[in-house]
Amino acid sequence: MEVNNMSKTRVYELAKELNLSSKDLISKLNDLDIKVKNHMSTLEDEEVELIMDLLSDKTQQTEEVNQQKEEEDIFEDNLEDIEEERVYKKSFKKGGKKNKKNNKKAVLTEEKEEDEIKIITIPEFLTVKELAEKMKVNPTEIIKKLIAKGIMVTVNQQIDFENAAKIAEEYGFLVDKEEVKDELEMLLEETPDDEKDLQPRPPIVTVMGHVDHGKTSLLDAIRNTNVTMKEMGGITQHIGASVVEINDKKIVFLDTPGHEAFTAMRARGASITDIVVLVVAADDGVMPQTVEAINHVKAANVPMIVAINKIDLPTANPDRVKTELSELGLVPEEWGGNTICVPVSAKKNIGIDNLLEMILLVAEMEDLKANPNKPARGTIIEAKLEKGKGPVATVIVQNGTLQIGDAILAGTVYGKVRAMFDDKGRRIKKAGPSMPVEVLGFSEVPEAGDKLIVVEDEKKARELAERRKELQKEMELKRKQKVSLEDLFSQIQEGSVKELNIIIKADVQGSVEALKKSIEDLSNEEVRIKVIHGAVGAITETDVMLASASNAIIIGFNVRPETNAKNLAEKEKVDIKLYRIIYEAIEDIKAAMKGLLEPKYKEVELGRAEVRAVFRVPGVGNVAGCYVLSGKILRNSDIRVVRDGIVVYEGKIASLKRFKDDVREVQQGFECGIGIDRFNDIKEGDIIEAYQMEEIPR
Ligand SMILES: Nc1nc2c(ncn2[C@@H]2O[C@H](COP(=O)(O)OP(=O)(O)OP(=O)(O)O)[C@@H](O)[C@H]2O)c(=O)[nH]1
Repeated sequence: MEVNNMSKTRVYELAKELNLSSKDLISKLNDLDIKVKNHMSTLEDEEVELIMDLLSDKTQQTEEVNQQKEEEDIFEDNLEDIEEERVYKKSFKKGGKKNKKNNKKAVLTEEKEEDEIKIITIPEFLTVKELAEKMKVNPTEIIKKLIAKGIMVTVNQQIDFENAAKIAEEYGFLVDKEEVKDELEMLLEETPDDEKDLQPRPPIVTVMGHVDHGKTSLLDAIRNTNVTMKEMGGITQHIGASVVEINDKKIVFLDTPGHEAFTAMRARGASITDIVVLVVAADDGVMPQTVEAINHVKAANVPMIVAINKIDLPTANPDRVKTELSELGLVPEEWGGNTICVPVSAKKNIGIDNLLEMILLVAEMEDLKANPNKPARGTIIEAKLEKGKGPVATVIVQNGTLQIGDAILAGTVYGKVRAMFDDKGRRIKKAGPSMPVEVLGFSEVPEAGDKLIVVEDEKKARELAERRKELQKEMELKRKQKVSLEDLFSQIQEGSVKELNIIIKADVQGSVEALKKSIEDLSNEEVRIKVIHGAVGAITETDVMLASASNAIIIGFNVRPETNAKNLAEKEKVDIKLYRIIYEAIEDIKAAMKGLLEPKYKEVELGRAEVRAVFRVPGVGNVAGCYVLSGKILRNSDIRVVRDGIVVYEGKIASLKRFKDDVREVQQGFECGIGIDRFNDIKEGDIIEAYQMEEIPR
């Protein structure tokens, strides 16, 4: 899902701009099949443009009708004014200093005087005096207003954007934030290529599938086919990606199979895969990780080809695979759908060429192109420190051509290309679009997922790298929170959330289905709720990565996040909500959509202990011999018992002992005996989580 942060136009605003009543505008919009509820509904930029185009078309037509000419002139002028206004707004957004031209027609100037849209652009910080000048008001008035808000300032002191915006809005201004675009950002923004400069480029392919279905074998078979054909006995050097050639056309395969890597890269904004090959073993069929992979691919909106592998086996049943795929909405082409399925055997080398041809076919349909005649841009897919070589990184060139001697910048690391090697370990001087190359010459080891750009010289590269380091520190401080239930309503209101993506993890499939159905049914005109992935089991790092890449909320039902997943969620600012009752999950989402969710309590984890032995104590029941893994366990804390990521019990501690003594708490690194109130089914390997509910001040 794309989260749209652009400014939104409401129906009544547009109606005002177009000199129409909201009702008229709504009916015109409905004619265009643009569904709007009322005058407060927001419109997409494209929709605004569409209606504007339509109205200006109409204007031209009716212009021919003489008796209406005068009227229409005014209308058209009005549109021109609005267009100017938009250009003006845009130019402001771009940081341009173009002044707004005066309204041409006096008649309109007068008419519009009253409700003219006043726009003001405010930087992150400015002094009261500067704000006053921008609005052409007396600074003391502003100071009074600020004091009323509890902000004591003098005329030469700075206030921040938020406060300045509030004041400006009180004066009836529409506020735009001044975008400070520095050199770095401008460099990062790729100038679009001219169609005539574009040339076809090879597709970049990732192989995914369930464990043991043959991803690695397939990649090996693909590489070997090519090696035997082209350079007998050639040994492929591992650089993270390999290039194969068929019918004189190249295909690039990323060597790390699996959707974890795929989604981790995507969460970092590095979507390099053009096509996914989904491997499904013909003897085993669609398995949980197959489904997971499919959901990851769907969320990324990347075309997919299914390789039905192991067809050499007597137990192979390709039709069953196709049926199972169809049930997931992936109907094979031969059955009238549009999923390409290719039967292969990685082991017996059957169907590999056919698969490669299909990849080329899909690539052709995708019209993959790049401009080889400009400085390179790419993505780091692997990087390490190598003895004798220093930092070494594999880069996939995505546009332009990378050459020896180029000054490069990747994340906070800079350098100069000293040497390059292709996937077969051959020294090369340049690498064009889609090509993977091993690059030597970085100052430090860059991070996988970092974007690489070529800049004018090494000095500039170093400067920019240093500037980035500073920016990164700042960014970390105010890293953007992803969507969360708590602020869902305000995000909907702002128009920044139109589609709420949800990932469901539950203890049993029945709950996944039930939740999915009830949650999706909550969709309304403002937000569409979409469950992008649902599965049984604990919340894993992969789930969090998917949530981060797709701006989704994770809902856990009777399951817990794995420790790593929890840490990652904190880092990635992914909202995880855990429930024990389906109804509560539904009610929470419902309330969140209406802005009625009041987070009254939040859970604070105290500690986690692992059950290492279970003792039967006559008259008492089972007591768990535990080791405190983290934090501490308190005698009076609430606890839950987690088994393989599934919550099996929630309750209280009945007894907490160190050796024979009752204690109030046990710290991390110590052993203890825990008896659980009304729960006897404790097992070795269970995790006891101790927590407290803390009230959140409103
Ligand atoms: N009969 C037969 N066996 C195959 C074929 N492809 C792979 N295998 C076998 O299936 C097993 C798993 O293959 P891998 O290539 O390791 O599968 P993978 O999907 O990469 O597995 P992970 O990396 O563990 O996720 C191995 O024992 C392979 O020899 C095939 O086409 N036919």
